[in-house]
Amino acid sequence: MAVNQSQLGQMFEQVLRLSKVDASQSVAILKSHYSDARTVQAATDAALRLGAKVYCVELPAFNHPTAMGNDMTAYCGDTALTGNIAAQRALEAADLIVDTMMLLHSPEQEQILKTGTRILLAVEPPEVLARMLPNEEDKSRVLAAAAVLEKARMMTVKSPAGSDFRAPLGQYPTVTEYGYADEPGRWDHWPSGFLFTWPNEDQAEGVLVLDVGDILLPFKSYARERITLEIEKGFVTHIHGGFEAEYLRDYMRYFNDPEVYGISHIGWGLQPRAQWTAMGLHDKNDGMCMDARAFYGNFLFSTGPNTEVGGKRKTPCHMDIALRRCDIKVDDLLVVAEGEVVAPEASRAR
Ligand SMILES: O=c1ccc(O)c[nH]1
Ligand SMILES: [Fe+2]
Repeated sequence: MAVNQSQLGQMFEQVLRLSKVDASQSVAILKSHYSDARTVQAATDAALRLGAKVYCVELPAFNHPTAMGNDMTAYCGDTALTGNIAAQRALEAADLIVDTMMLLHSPEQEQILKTGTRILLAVEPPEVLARMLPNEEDKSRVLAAAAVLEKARMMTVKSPAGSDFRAPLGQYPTVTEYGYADEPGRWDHWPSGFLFTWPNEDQAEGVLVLDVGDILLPFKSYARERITLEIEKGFVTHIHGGFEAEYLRDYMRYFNDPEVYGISHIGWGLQPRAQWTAMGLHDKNDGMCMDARAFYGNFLFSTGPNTEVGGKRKTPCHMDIALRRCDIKVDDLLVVAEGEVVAPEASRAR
């Protein structure tokens, strides 16, 4: 379905209002040639209607010669902003940046946030934005789960397919995504609705089995056969299976960087308006498929960079992998049981 420009503008007005945009604020619209012009226009109009001082920062697109595909999460770390100090200063001057070109997983994003500037990423198609328009209930549910995760010292994941994974926690913070950037220095992503942290360096271990139907990003594929990952001392050491395991092995080996095998963010989905099925209805170039990252009750784990929390792994290869039907325990609390959110009660949506 198509979203008309007026509706997209009204949605941006709701999300920017939730992001505390008003006449006291300056809003920078960050864009490149590949930004969705409808999104740029809607964000600009909405910020103006809210009385903010609005300006645009347009950056020439950045392409690394080894990057493959158009998914903006496929090559992380270096961006169009890398090394462009003048543009970074212009962005740091804003109270809020609406990012329509994707700075995520870049050191520059962290530097900008440290100045107190807020960032809202919005690169999904308008139809996806509309289906997961954020609200304050999303925030309270995600924060309820975060209150448990930020105190935890261990995350364990088991599944009928054979996953048996343990991640000692505490070295890194918990990150929440609820769809709007309402606190100084906060980054958020519309659409979202999930939370995560990172395992203590070199301590995650066990086995993660991708079962049929589990999702691999940025491939934007549903696994059609099982893929087994062995994890030792925080790194994937073996990838077993058939063709799809071979494809994953080949893709990761291509980057010729041992750090691509490091376990990155781990967490679970809390967005009931995100659907496991949605990816099958979109082209691979339709955004980054936040449905897969946010669908209610998933176990989302990832590999590669951990710079956004001060980690030392700045590697370009970032896999986001969403598993269904897992049991996720945070210390002794079962938060997800076979893919259904069971605790804390305040995080449940149904
Ligand atoms: O919203 C996002 C998107 C991608 C990612 O890796 C994390 N969070
Ligand atoms: Fe990720």
